[in-house]
Amino acid sequence: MQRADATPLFLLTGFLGAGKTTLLNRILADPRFADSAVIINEFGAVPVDHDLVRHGAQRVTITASGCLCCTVQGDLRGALFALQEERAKGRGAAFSRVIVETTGLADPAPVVAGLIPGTLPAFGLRDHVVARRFRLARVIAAFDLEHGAGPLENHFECWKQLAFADEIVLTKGDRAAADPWLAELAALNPAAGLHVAAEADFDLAALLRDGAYQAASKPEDVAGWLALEARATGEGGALSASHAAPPSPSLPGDRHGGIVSLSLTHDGPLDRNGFSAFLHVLATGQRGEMALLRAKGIVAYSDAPDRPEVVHLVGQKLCPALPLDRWPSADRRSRLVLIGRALREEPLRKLFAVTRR
Ligand SMILES: Nc1nc2c(ncn2[C@@H]2O[C@H](COP(=O)(O)OP(=O)(O)OP(=O)(O)O)[C@@H](O)[C@H]2O)c(=O)[nH]1
Repeated sequence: MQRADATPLFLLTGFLGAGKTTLLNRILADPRFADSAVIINEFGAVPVDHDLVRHGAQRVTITASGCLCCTVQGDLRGALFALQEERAKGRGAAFSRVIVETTGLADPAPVVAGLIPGTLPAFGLRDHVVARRFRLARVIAAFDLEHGAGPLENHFECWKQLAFADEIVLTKGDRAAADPWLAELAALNPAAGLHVAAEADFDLAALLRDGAYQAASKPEDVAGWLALEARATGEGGALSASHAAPPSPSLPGDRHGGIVSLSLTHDGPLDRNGFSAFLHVLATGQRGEMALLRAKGIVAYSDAPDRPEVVHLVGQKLCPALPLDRWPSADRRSRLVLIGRALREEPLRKLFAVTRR
């Protein structure tokens, strides 16, 4: 039985590069939401997302463990339990809400199912404590106005993320108009609130209103997807638990259609021109089966080894690099995570090697 004072949990989802971390940083920079604990789902052999979140009194990172939707029984409940344990012992900063950022490929169904009481069973004391102490309040989905058409046409996860949402935040309104999308998103999920992040009246408080997630108000498919998760778990976890602990940074093919991640690292700085050429090849050199969906990383160049830059590729579009005035953590490796289909590891590693100095 859930406690009346259960801590509200906000699930922040949205397709690869849609602007989840940017939105999260905006939330955490707002003093009204400083008392937030954050769980970031990261996959890939090297941590990157962790260093891209720049504020927050408290933070928990799930690293290198695969996508949240594939490991929800373990990782999310485990992370929430750890938060609760720390709180019970009076350790760490106090928090009155939890924000969970999923990967861009996360299927929201198992994640939501794992957080709604009575949908997936508790598998022990840990799950029981989590179910009593945390309450799924709202699902917030970021939708990229600039690149939205591709994900919507090609990736079912994108549809599902939007269908489960209570609030849809239309991002990159400074680069593309929202109007052409409003009717389509309203048809997809009529009950969701639509917010354009670039507009002056956009208020984060509207996203983070307390509440209790109501699957019944969502498009009819949502109930079916949740029922499927419950059935699969009851039948031995065929969907959720079959790849509960992915042994490699590759995402499980059955949920993610063969999309994999590839991590590239170098202990020292890179050659600026060489790396720029490498990014150009990534953005333009998609051949045959290979399709790069996302790249992100932190790299330093030999002409400024102490001032790294954050680099992003969304689809085939290179975003402006964000210079940092120092390394965000003790990890000073130049590192890049690539996410895509049929990534050709050996040629990519060889090409990356050319960027080293
Ligand atoms: N121009 C513009 N760029 C944005 C906006 N929101 C995000 N971006 C850029 O889009 C890129 C991806 O943004 P992120 O916030 O990292 O996206 P994400 O959804 O967390 O990406 P994943 O790592 O795939 O989960 C970055 O270069 C951001 O600076 C926006 O509103 N306007």
